[in-house]
Amino acid sequence: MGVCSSKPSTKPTSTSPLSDLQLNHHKANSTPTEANSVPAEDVTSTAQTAISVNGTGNEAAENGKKSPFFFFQSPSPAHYLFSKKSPARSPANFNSNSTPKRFFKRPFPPPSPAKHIRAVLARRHGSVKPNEAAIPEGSVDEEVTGLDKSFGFSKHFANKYELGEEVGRGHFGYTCAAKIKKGELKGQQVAVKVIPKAKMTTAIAIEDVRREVKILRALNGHSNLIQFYDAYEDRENVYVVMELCEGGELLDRILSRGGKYTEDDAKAVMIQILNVVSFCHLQGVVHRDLKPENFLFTSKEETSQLKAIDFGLSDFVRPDERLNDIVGSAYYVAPEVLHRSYSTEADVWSVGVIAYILLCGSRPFWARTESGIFRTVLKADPSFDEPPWPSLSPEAKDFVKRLLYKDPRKRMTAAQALSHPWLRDCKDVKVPLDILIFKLMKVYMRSSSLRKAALRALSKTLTVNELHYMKEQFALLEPNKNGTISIENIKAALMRNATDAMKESRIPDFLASLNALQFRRMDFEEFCAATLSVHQLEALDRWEQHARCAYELFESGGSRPIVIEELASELGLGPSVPVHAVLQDWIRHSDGKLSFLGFVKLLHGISSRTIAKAQ
Ligand SMILES: Nc1ncnc2c1ncn2[C@@H]1O[C@H](COP(=O)(O)OP(=O)(O)OP(=O)(O)O)[C@@H](O)[C@H]1O
Ligand SMILES: [Ca+2]
Ligand SMILES: [Ca+2]
Repeated sequence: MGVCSSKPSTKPTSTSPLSDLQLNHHKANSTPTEANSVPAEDVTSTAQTAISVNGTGNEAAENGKKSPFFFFQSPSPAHYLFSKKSPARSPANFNSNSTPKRFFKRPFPPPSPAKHIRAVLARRHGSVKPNEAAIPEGSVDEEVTGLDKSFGFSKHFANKYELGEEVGRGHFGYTCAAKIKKGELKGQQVAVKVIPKAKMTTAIAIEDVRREVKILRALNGHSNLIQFYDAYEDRENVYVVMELCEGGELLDRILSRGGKYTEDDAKAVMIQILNVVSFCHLQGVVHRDLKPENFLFTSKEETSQLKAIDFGLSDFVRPDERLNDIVGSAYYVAPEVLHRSYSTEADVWSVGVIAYILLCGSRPFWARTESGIFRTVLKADPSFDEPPWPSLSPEAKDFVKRLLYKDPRKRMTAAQALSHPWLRDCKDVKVPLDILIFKLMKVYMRSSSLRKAALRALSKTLTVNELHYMKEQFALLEPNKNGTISIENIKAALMRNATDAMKESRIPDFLASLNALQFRRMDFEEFCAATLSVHQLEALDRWEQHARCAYELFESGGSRPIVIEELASELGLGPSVPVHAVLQDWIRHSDGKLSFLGFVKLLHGISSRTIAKAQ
């Protein structure tokens, strides 16, 4: 293993243990004296989870859904709350099929609908309990002072649509089927998410709805993203009209399969998820609530297309920006979100959690309480030792591991995931442009010539797999006949993929930071040096080999003695930096040339952390 590799450990972990989930599943029958009974707080939360997967065994049978392992099938996590047919499950009305204090051998613990992190709810509703990371702006008091709940949407919803039956429900709204009343499309079915204004009790909650509609409107047109038609409002509600998906949630399909997907079936799902996630990221939109409940199938067919929904927690993010509000659903939340400094990589983590569940049927990070889940997300490595992992392909494991690296800089991007050996040869894969390329290029353009030389040496050690991704990205920029690209190629490629969202996320401003490329072109060799991610390579087992080999190439390419002051000025260190303390290890004392350590540090570039460490 390389010096800096972050290979996940193989110790048993917090993967949802079967017994825990069985307890979870049967807790309504369990007594507090059971060996693994849970604390009061947890009983509430797990009970909610159990009742959320609504209905009784009989209902599932009535619905004609076959499930060998579960008697719950839910079109909507909280449907039970409102459905007249399905009373909430409680000890009193809990299905009598279940056997108290007995564990069934089930291959798959239900992932169950994920609840939002409590801080999200606090943020929306302004109810802040101690130790919840809520954002206090927009308190309930504002209701008294009067919140502006007008959105500027059309007021004629009732003229155009006839609401039908409810098809799903979430925390913030309910979704109904509806029919277009008149015009060319008369009779066409649509879905309408109804968001009651009464639930918008804070300025943030209102802003979230505004942004949800804005993002849906801006991103419209991707084949794996729910098609948005229009938004309306009246005194009571906001109505978001969109295409109707009749195939149910991905969560329901996972449950009805009893957990595991074959690798091929999982690939088909992952490709569609990654398509839409990479598209959002290129547009500068981070979804922040990716989970199987938020992907719907358009029809009941096995091969039906998958659509991302629910942009209620989504936001625009500039390429250089870090977000800091804790939002999402606990099982799917990335460690850096909990550390309050994140960007689009956080979505990729959630996709990794979904991939893990699809392939093995268990949640990678599981505990009975929210804080317990957070702890495992931050500290534990998911297990790849238990069945079925040993029988899955090494590519599948590597794929999931690389989506679940705790360090977001080491994690694959969604576009890279589509170029991963596990997926790249599938017939429907079309790798999209990766915004990471431009972020890395920007840093490269601002680097010293010494660092550029080091990166060039490292790029010569790239393997076929890594080069595959770079070749695809380079080709997407449409190099000229000489095999070079210019800033114009980059602009044109981005424009080809642009939606209105790019304006909000300031992608055009970001392009200006690449203006050093204005008067020259870049060939593939330099492109590799410019766009390789040192952090990602560092995560590989063979990193040390890469680095050693690159160092040799660097030395043989004419490394020369260098004095500390010169190095400091190359790195752009200001006079306030104690350069001798910071850089002394970077230079080999025998001949004054860059040491291996210095070389590796140079690859990373100088950061305030490097300086702080040396002081
Ligand atoms: N276009 C659609 N077609 C069919 N069903 C839909 C559609 N949009 C939403 N639903 C159903 O309604 C449910 C709730 O929708 P959505 O997730 O957008 O609401 P929410 O209130 O934001 O939920 P959450 O509590 O997850 O934040 C979905 O899980 C799904 O079952
Ligand atoms: Ca949802
Ligand atoms: Ca939502």
